[in-house]
Amino acid sequence: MPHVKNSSVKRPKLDWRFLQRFCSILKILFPSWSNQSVRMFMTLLGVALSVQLVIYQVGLIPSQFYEVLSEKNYGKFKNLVLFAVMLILINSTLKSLDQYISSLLYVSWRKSLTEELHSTYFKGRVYYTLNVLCKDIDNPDQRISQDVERLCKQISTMASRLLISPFTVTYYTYQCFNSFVLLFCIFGYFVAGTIINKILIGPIVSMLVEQEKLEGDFRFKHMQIRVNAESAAFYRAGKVEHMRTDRRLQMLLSTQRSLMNKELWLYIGVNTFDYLGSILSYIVIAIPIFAGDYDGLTPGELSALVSKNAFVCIYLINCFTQLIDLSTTVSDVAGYTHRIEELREVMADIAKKQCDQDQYDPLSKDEPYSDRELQSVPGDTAFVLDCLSYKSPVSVELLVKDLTLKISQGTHMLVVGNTGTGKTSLLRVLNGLWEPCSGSVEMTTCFGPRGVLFLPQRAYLTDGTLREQVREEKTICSIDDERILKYLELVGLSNLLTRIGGLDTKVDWNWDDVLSPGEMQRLCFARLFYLQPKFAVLDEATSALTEEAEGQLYKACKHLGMTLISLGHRSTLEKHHDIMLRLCGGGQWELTKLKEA
Ligand SMILES: Nc1ncnc2c1ncn2[C@@H]1O[C@H](COP(=O)(O)OP(=O)(O)OP(=O)(O)O)[C@@H](O)[C@H]1O
Repeated sequence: MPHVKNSSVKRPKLDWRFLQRFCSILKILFPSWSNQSVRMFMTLLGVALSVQLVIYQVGLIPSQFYEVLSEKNYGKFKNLVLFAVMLILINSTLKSLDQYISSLLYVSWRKSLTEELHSTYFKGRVYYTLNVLCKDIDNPDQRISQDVERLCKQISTMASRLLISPFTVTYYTYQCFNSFVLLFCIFGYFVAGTIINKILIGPIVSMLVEQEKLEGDFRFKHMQIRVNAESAAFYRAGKVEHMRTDRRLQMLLSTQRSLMNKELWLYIGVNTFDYLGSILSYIVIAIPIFAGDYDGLTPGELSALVSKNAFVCIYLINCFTQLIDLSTTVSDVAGYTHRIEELREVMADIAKKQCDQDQYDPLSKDEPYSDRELQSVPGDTAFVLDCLSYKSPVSVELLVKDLTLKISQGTHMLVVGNTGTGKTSLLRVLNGLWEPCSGSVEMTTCFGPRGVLFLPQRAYLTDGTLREQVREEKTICSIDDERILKYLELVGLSNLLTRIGGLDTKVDWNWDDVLSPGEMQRLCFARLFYLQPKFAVLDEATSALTEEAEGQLYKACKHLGMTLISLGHRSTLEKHHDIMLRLCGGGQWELTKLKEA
């Protein structure tokens, strides 16, 4: 979803903040020493070290070939060939194992990180606040799905190289230790490479974050079209949507192009260091030769020695070059780390705020149907409103001012008012989705079957079978089936059951796409009848039905002992209620009796 950019937000960079954020992601990837990821990581370390040992042996083979060939020793030559083939086989097996473990780590990390994000995202009403009210963060869905996937992929690809580098650098440094000049050259080369690449990565990180935001916006546009395909088709909106979607694509592509321009300099840096590295290795080998250190050796011995030294120097330079090569991966990792940690930080803030709120008002907790709630159902009141004032999040004008009211069992209440006067907003405040500006609202019963249940304006259907639309748990029992079938019949949806072929038939469609608005509303009533709360809050829940059907459903609700709090524009609703709350706009309201008690 496109969001307003907060100018006070720090631009993401490769800095101390990144390190802190990366460390907190590492804590999720490796939660404890006994964790599976740690075991896999250690195995990867073992495999990567073994690969290095084998590579060292393979690296020494050319110098041995020089020796046996200059001696013309056929027996030794044959053994050396066999040894070389065996090493190559071991090497290829170990390298494949290395790739395989890296892939397994990627899956395991993705699971841990996504589940961690889900645990806060779905906690209480965090997902609502984040998607509807919070303007600090763009595209949370994309951060959870795509950014996490890419971050884990990038970390897993660089894991083994990064993991092994301290060992290889130490070992090959030790091997090169006989020449101080040589070591100085090699380390100087690495330090210079790191500094230059750090400077080149700087602007890339923030641009990558921006690119991912635009990527999310582009995907959101397509999702919007997918969800509203029918409405758009009725308006013949293809042309205008085409233009708008292309506009988002252009914005994304132009940012991608700028990112690539910046990456070009990084690639130039990385490639220059790659090739400089290979020349540096010859320079480094040439120093002792020109200094006359090897003057006393025969040509055969000299070639063997040069070959051995060359391999050690080249390999040390190669270790450093590989680390510098990781610059492009590091810039990606930094970008994704910032995006994911930003999301975690904002979600943690929202969750903490909601948790404090819920402590103050425990019954507003978003844990439907728990035992605690089923036992702790108090008297016959659902809500107590005391001098309640509220407004919409983006406005300063109060929708309702000083509303004092008690919603009790047996007194059915109708809320009416012009469009935008704050009827649904009242329900948002009652449900704890919005905070009141002043006064208080107390939910004195629980949320769920024995307490209050809300039927929102847009019917809420989830994925899954017909049974799962009516009840949350999947468990099947015959008494349950009878009840579900009875209520489906009561709401007039027996034909839907026949059409689908059973309560548990797996459907591969989206319920919102195939059911008519009336059918969706009826299905929500079937759920309501099944759960049988004491209080049902209905927000234009029968707007897509005939007055006759509306009457039948209201009668059924009352028959099942529910107290109704309804919102609606239809005058036919009045006869089903005892009192009427009219919201008049500008904070004004009036409460009237519809029936004498
Ligand atoms: N998420 C939101 N962010 C900002 N403003 C909002 C949000 N949701 C609703 N509003 C605004 O709050 C005001 C009251 O909205 P509400 O949905 O309560 O109206 P309503 O009385 O239920 O209208 P209707 O009869 O059309 O359903 C409207 O002006 C609306 O634009």
